[in-house]
Amino acid sequence: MIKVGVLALQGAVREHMNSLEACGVCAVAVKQKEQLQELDGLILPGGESTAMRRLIDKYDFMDALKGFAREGKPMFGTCAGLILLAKDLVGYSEPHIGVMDIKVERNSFGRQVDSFEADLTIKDVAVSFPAVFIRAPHIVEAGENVEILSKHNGRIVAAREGQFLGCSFHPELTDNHRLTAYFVEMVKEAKTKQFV
Ligand SMILES: NC(=O)CC[C@H](N)C(=O)O
Repeated sequence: MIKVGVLALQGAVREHMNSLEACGVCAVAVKQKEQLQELDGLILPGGESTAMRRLIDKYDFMDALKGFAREGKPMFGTCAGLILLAKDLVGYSEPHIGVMDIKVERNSFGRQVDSFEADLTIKDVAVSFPAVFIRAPHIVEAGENVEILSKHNGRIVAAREGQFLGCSFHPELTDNHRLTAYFVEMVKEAKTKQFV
């Protein structure tokens, strides 16, 4: 059975696990770096990227996360998780994990709209997807191999680059599991390729 982890240092972990289980895969709350070895894919949840980074360093996760990416295993970053994946961050000289060829700006929908919901069209996923944005980042620039999956008011809010998937919003907070299911398909494809 496919096993997908959710980095469980901080943020919306349980909701992602429920969504993965609804997609018929085994969901693992990842609290120790050794657990990554047994996984086929990993979700980096929303929460607060600075706090999450501090915990990644405290529990010595960074090299293991970069190694996971190097092995070609799929990673899905949502909201703060998108910030962790980005190679470039507006206003920062260094990225966090820094594996996806995108430039991301934090808290970029303005303080006056801390959170909102929008119906999005997401390529290959849904024509009307209920997206919950909470102090959300957005993708300012995307490299040539990045496929833009969705925009909201002209801003890129979901994208894929090969094994990496990222979105600005929280797909786990409603009972629409289609974006999680899309990621699960990426994980299944990557796993099949390992054995051919
Ligand atoms: N809901 C979220 O994950 C918000 C992300 C948060 N604004 C950050 O910069 O980390």
